Amino acid sequence: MTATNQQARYFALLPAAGVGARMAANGPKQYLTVGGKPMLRHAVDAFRASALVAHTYVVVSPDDGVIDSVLPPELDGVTVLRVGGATRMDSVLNGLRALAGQLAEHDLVMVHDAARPGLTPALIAKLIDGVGDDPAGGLLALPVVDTMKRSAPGADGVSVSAATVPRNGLWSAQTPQMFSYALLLHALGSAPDANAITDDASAVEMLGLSPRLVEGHPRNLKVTLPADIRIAEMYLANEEK
Ligand SMILES: Nc1ccn([C@@H]2O[C@H](COP(=O)(O)OP(=O)(O)OP(=O)(O)O)[C@@H](O)[C@H]2O)c(=O)n1
Ligand SMILES: C[C@](O)(CO)[C@H](O)COP(=O)(O)O
Repeated sequence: MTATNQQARYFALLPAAGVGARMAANGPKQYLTVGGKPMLRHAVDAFRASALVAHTYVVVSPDDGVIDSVLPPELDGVTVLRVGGATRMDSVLNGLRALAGQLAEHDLVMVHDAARPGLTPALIAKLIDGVGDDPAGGLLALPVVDTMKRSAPGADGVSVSAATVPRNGLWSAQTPQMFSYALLLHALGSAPDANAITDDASAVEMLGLSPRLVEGHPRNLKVTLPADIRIAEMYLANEEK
């Protein structure tokens, strides 16, 4: 279906071209078996199960030799884009650019970490409902519940608390982060410093927009460190509606 001025459609874009250095596994963490299947398959299947999502795109490294066994070419509702880049932002931007002419400017793109296997169709629907037609877009996030400390180097190389950061108003960003195709392409394409862009919303904020914060769920954690796998599997064993 070509890009026309039809009603906005919803698409998923999953950056899955990382190496998982902090996981220190013997391969990229998105392919580790979590909850009985490769990690990235959980989020892909959540988008495929959502009646609101038109299609899912997964961005992997050009030399990825695993994806075809995890997402076989005949799997419906999903397309693999072999355009992963050096950073998460590069992978997302390359994926968006690869979709030129297939998505309309007003189509909504939900960027979701392949490393967040706990996503559910209900959370997808909650984000879509929470953002509505806000042109600034929005993201799933959780209000911070712990006290935040800003560290400083102490004696003997230890970290010490230099200050307590006021907790009120602090949220921990999750994904999906949802924006119109045109806005996200422009925001990431014009970001002044790729290293300052650790999530998609920060690029949109640099344009002066304020994306909506929609409360997510702890099950939607990003699997980053080895200890995160058991936590993710606990949630995956208990599908929340
Ligand atoms: N060059 C990159 C880096 C990351 N990602 C993706 O962005 C998501 C979030 O990134 P992160 O959790 O940091 O994954 P890694 O970069 O693989 O982990 P690490 O930083 O520990 O290497 C992951 O799904 C990862 O695959 C990507 O598509 N391209
Ligand atoms: C996008 C993100 O998951 C929001 O919290 C986070 O910024 C990704 O960071 P990472 O270092 O690329 O895992």
